[in-house]
Order: sequence, then C-alpha cells, then structure tokens
Amino acid sequence: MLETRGLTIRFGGHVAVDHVSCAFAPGTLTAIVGPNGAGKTTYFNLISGQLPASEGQVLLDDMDISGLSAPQRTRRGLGRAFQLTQLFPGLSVQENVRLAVQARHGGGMNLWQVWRDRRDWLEETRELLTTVRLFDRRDALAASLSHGDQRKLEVALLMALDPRVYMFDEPTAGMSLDEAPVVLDLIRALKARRDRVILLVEHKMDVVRELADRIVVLHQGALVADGEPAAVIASDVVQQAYLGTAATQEAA
Ligand SMILES: Nc1ncnc2c1ncn2[C@@H]1O[C@H](COP(=O)(O)OP(=O)(O)OP(=O)(O)O)[C@@H](O)[C@H]1O
Repeated sequence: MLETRGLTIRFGGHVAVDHVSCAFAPGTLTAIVGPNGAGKTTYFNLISGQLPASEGQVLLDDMDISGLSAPQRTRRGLGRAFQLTQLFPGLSVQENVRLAVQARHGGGMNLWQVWRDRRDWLEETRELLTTVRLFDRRDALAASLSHGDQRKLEVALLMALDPRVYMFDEPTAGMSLDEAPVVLDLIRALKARRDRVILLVEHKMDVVRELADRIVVLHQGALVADGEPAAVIASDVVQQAYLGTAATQEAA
C-alpha cells in the first residue's frame, strides 16, 4: 500500500502540490488527471523522491519513506519509468534490460551460480524485449533509439525491475499510433495481475476511461475529486476543472 499524507510542495509562494492525502492499494490502477499545471508530475516527483516535500509524508506499507532518496525509494519497491539519461545510453538495449533484470535478482559472489543465472537473465531479457517489440533493436545503443523506442525501453526496464509500485507519467506521449498500443497492452497485462499499485498520469481521456479503476483529479495542486471513473468524469468538479474555472470549493 502506498499512501501520501498532507503532501505539499511550495516553490516560492506557489503551492504546486497542496496537502494531498491519498492511499493506493495493490491491484488498482489509479489515473491521476487534471489540467496543465495542476501538479500531477510534481506529485509524482514527491512520491518518487525527485523533489523533497515542504510538508507531509509518503508511506509505503505504513513505513514513512519521506526521508529517503529516490534510489533508496526505488530499492524499497517504488518504480518509475526512467529517463534514458539516467541509464546507460552507451550500452546496448539488451545490456540495459539485462542489468535491470540482474539488479532485481541480485548478484552473488558464487561464480558458478552467477554463470547459470546469467542464462536465465538473458532469457528473461529476450522475453521482455520481444514483449515491447525491441528485440530487433537489441544491439543498438540505447542513445540511438527513436523517441518511441526509448519510451518502450523505459517500460521494459521498469518491467524488468518489477517494482511493487509502477508509476507511469504519460507513457505513450510522443509515440506513433502503432507504437502506443504496445505500451498500453503492457499496462493492461500488468493490471490483470492485480498485485501491483499502478499510478498513471495521462491526458488522453480515452486511455484513462479504458484503463483506470479509479480516477484522482488534481486542480491547482489540490485533490478535488477521487472515485470510480464514470462518476468522476461526469462530476461537475471535473467538468469545471477541465474548462479552467475555479472548482476547488466543490471537492468531492
Ligand atoms: N521546479 C519547479 N520550480 C518552480 N515551479 C515548478 C517546478 N516544478 C513545477 N513547478 C510548477 O508547479 C506547477 C505544477 O506543475 P506540474 O508540472 O506538476 O503540472 P502537471 O499537472 O504535471 O502539468 P502538465 O499536465 O502540463 O504536465 C506548475 O505551475 C509548474 O510551473
């Protein structure tokens, strides 16, 4: 279970995320929506530890992880699609995924075991590359991939680490029409497992409607609606937030 309590960040006088309290259970895909500048990405940054909160806490399985760095949170099971710049742009696609697979399994000093495991890691790596349709590009340097392929690699790395909490920030942004379904299929498959917390920031409402079990709406940094998708989408507060009029008084 992931939870934020009163999570807040101020940039000078501007409150970008304003006392957001919300709990996310395994087996549920929650879409976080809201107009441009609502604070969605900043909320993600606070959860994953890319930004320090001004106030409030992030809890994972009831443990306060607010004081941990982003890498420490990753080790506790918070997984966010990486930016390729954080990876190994000079290594091949396959090497990047294999390192993530290996990181999940942990490497020991028993060389015989490592050698045997290595074959399993390679097998798992190949399966992941096939799933995200990057197998043909496995020997290419990560840095040389097209934008769409880079996004697919980011998702493959996340799947390789198989965290308890998956955070997707506009996973299909900038992808072509034939690339986006590959990533959406993966998120669908992940959701079908019903054992992971999945958070999705997404502007495309058709994607949200289809994938989300629950929608949380941010508006001017505050949580203004939270609930079952059809009801949230139809609510006045969402209609008004998307039309750009003040809606924070009508919090659900
Ligand atoms: N590092 C920062 N310094 C100052 N202001 C920031 C910083 N990061 C975000 N903001 C401000 O916080 C607010 C929320 O931004 P954020 O990017 O989280 O919104 P968003 O909902 O993700 O928007 P979009 O849908 O356009 O991506 C915006 O007003 C933004 O300008």
